[in-house]
Amino acid sequence: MVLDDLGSSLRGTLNRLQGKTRLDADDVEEVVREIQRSLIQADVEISLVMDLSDRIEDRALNEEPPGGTTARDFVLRIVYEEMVDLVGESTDLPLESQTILLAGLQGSGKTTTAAKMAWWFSKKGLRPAVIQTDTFRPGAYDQSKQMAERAEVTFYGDPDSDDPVEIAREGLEAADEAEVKIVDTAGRHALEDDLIDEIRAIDDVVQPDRSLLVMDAAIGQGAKDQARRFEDAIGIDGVVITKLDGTAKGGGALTAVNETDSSIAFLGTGETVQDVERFEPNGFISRLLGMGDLKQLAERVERAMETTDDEEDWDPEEILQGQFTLKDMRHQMDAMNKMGPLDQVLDMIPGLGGGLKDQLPDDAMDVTQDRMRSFDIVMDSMTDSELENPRSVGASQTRRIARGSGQPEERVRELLEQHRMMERTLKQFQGMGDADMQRMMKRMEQGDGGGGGMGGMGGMGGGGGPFG
Ligand SMILES: Nc1nc2c(ncn2[C@@H]2O[C@H](COP(=O)(O)OP(=O)(O)OP(=O)(O)O)[C@@H](O)[C@H]2O)c(=O)[nH]1
Repeated sequence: MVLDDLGSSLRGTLNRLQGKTRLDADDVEEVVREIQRSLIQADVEISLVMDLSDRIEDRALNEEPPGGTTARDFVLRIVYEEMVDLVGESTDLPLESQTILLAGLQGSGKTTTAAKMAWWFSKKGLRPAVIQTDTFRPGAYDQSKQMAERAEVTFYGDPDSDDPVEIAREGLEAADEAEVKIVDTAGRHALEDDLIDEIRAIDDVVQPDRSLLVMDAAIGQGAKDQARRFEDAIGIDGVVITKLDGTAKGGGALTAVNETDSSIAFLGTGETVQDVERFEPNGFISRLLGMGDLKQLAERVERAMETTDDEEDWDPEEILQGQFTLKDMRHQMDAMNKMGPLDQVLDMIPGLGGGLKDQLPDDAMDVTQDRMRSFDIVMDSMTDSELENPRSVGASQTRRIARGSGQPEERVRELLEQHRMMERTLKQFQGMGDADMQRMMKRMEQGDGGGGGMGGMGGMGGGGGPFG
């Protein structure tokens, strides 16, 4: 994730402030130095870094900390607010009919982004279409068509044409029914005049409501020139940063935002159509600083539940009434899987970002995911009545299930134990009144900026959820 390093290094510095009530100049300098180091490493332009650190320093030394706050919380709050200010608001994209033009260099991720955005708008209840005008790269048409199919959205392209402007014109007509029309364009290896001429001509025909510049997070300082050329040619309203899953950088995109006086619209975090997030400054910076991002997490859970809800045998009502079977547990595991890689999910949980997760060995997440997979295999060898009533599984059934699934008996016992722990955790939730629940959510939201946030997770993680 972008600037990943900042979260952990800053947490180390901040933790040294624990117990202090006032900041001195040395403390502030140390924090500011840490921020500068991380941002420069992440390719953020020096002038932006300097402006930011001046502001943090000035506020930390001159503002009066509100009564009762610790030095650590005070400086964290300032860093948070200034970083949110640095990344800016997200690009305004109302949920209504509109035409969006995507621009960027070859390989930046435009085609993938077009399908991802179409998928995202479709989940918001709008009818999107992808119009593919890339006649430059062989294979762009097929790739785009396949991805649009995966996103289940309308697609228009013409593999036999070599006139992108004409394709755009025809595509807009053909996709007349669609509410959000996303026009993908060709890239080039580098900034070339013919690329700029082509995008200008397409822009003239498409007359987009919004033009987004798609950039690879690893772009670095080259971002500035690129952003300027596209801005001068068609005017850029927002930036999409792609491949954030593969780099700890991403600062170049901030330079582009600054250069085009625009904002960040979406983040790309993987190769499938679902690996997209609407940029949301508060959540993004909270996550960066290890405060977690509850909103993203909630959205992922909601999405995962959507795809799980319509399956048979799954009755959340029954679970709330106290019947939690292995079938329910399997559904929960499926839902977890659909939320994405566990380490990404864990990043969004307040406190876990910097606390527990950093202490886990690198392969801990894989082990957990492997365990979930082996549980799935074990459950395939259980009868319906055993799945409905796991407490009935005794020693002889355990032997049979182990043999049938090719898993050690130990794994069967682990599964049963995991089920018992989850059942116990659910019972705690059932005993919770609304007020308790709200109190717990509040504690999770506050997240305590790092280590202390785990307290709020006690009810969920402590009971032994599928995190293992
Ligand atoms: N890991 C990762 N890969 C991505 C992401 N977005 C795009 N990619 C990959 O990056 C490569 C290039 O993406 P494309 O969408 O084809 O790029 P493009 O800008 O359309 O390229 P041209 O059509 O040639 O201009 C593909 O292999 C994508 O799968 C992302 O967010 N994460």
